[in-house]
This record gives sequence, structure tokens and C-alpha cells, in this order.
Amino acid sequence: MAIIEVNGVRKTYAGRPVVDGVSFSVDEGEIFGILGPNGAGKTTIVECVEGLRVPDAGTVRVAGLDPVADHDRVTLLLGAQLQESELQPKITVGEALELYSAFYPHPADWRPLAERLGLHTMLSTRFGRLSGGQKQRLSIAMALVGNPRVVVLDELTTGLDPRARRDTWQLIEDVRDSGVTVVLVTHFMEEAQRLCDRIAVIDRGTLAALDTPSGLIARTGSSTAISFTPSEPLPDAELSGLPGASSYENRNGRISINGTDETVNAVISLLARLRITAQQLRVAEATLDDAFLDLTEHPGPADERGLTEQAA
Ligand SMILES: Nc1ncnc2c1ncn2[C@@H]1O[C@H](COP(=O)(O)OP(=O)(O)OP(=O)(O)O)[C@@H](O)[C@H]1O
Repeated sequence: MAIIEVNGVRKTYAGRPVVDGVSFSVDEGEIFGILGPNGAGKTTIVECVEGLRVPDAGTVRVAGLDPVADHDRVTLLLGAQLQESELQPKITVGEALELYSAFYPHPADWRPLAERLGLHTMLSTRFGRLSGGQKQRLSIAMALVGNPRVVVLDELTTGLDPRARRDTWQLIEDVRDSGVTVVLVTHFMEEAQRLCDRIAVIDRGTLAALDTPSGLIARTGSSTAISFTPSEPLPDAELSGLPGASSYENRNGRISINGTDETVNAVISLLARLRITAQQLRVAEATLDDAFLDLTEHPGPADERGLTEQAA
């Protein structure tokens, strides 16, 4: 069942559409990613969902409510962790949670929430003294303290070190497992690939694609890159006939083939049949990076793509 419905939303600044007819819906209980290049319109879209901006056209519904007309009711069921949220530097973690929970008629008990988020040891620490990761955890706690049905997290892990980022991913999964729907705006492909059930790719204010991470990856022309140096030259006729292969090249004796899983198996069979050994055989799967570059405005050179190498 959809908890968020965005239908034909359009937002224009100084005559320039920054969101241009975007539609999607978010199902209750999923982690829904919103991915796109800088300035694509992601924050504008989520702020329309939160009722912080008013669309020029189209409709938004959160649990059937209009986030602008029914702002007070939507605020009770939607928790928002805003990009770069700041608090008074002197307020302590405990005071901030106490204060925010007082805004809601049925708040979560903030003490176990603080414990779940690893904040219980710093309840008397002032906001100004928290590290970036601790501030992020506090901002998640504040987004959850009202017991929301949906939480919107915008650029949650920007600026965090790899360990803090992974801890935060675990937190997001825990939040979803507790029954809260999560909308996650992110620049990090690995984050989106690991966490999201579905992803809306936004490009220049429009919806470029909406699919599962593996569905987006499958849209890339070739999902697997194979490379190796054969112990003896391979006949061109054999390479050109490989099933599933979209291209191949021979550069100074090193063979590179773009293809599919079927191509990998065919290469292995071919090498066995010709009794040729392959040195430095590498098989790299396409990642969400490849899909993102294919789907958005500025594709980068193929050799900059984020292929994850796997030993064959
Ligand atoms: N209040 C505003 N007035 C004028 N232009 C705005 C305003 N808010 C956003 N924009 C412009 O709208 C476009 C989309 O901005 P938005 O913040 O939604 O993008 P984004 O995808 O979230 O970007 P980023 O990933 O960099 O955060 C940008 O070109 C931005 O400069």
C-alpha cells in the first residue's frame, strides 16, 4: 500500500522548472531511495513531500493527506532529518530530545531511542561538542522521536567516515525493521545499492528511472566485464561469436570483453576447449554507478566507472 503519492509535481524558480512533472509512490515499509546528480531537484521533491515547499502543479499525498493543507497532521506522521540541520550549540543531547518529544502528542520514549542510536552515553554533551557522526545520529533520533510512520533522511551520511557510515546504514535497516517507511536521499551508490528496496533516479527535474537496484543495474548495456591475458593468441572468430558479448577488444594481448554471465561461462568453456590458460582473469560486475551514469545527464568515461572486481 502506498504511503506517499507524488503525482505530476512541478516546481519552478524564476521561470526555470527545477522539478518537472515527477510522479512516484512509496510503499509502506520500504526503504525508498532518491538518487540524482547535484541540483537534480531531489531536495525540492522531498521538501514538497514534507510540506515545506508548495508545488506549482501536481499533487502530493502522505497517508492520503495534503502536506501543505494538512501540515499539522502530516508533521505527526512524517519525521524529517533535514540536510545540515543545526541546533543551539549549548543545548545538550538529552535536552534536545526532551524538547523535540514535547512537540508530539504521542512521542516515542526518547531514552530507549537514544540508547538504540548509541546516544545514551552523551545525554549531557552539548550539541556544539558532538562529532559529525554523533550529530547525524541525533538528527535521526529527532526525526524518530515523534513516532512517525515515515521518515525522510536527506544526505544522511555525507561527511561521515566509512565506519560511521556503515553504523548508520545498520541504524536505517533497524528503523525499517521497526515498521517505519524510510525515504532516503543520497549521493552514495553503495548506500543506495545496499539499503534501498527501490530507487527513483532524478535527473534535471524529471524521473529518469524507478526500479530496484538490481533492475537499474540490469538496464546497463552490459552487466559484466571480463578481462584476461591468454597464454596463446585467441582467434578473432571465436571471440566475436561469444554469446551475450556486446563488445571485445585485444590490447597488446590482453582481451577485454563486455557481456553477461552467459559470456563468462562461454569464455571459460572456450579456454578449456582450446587448452589455453588465462592469466589475471578478472570478472567485474556492473554496479549502480554504471546505471547512474547511463541514466543521468553527464556520463563519465567508461574507465571511471565503479566496477567491483571479483576474482574469477
Ligand atoms: N529557493 C530556491 N530558489 C531558487 N532556486 C532554487 C531554490 N531551491 C532550489 N533551487 C534550485 O533548484 C535546483 C534543484 O535544487 P535541489 O536542492 O532540489 O537539488 P538536489 O538534487 O537536492 O541537489 P543536491 O544534490 O546538490 O543537494 C538547483 O538548481 C537549485 O539551485
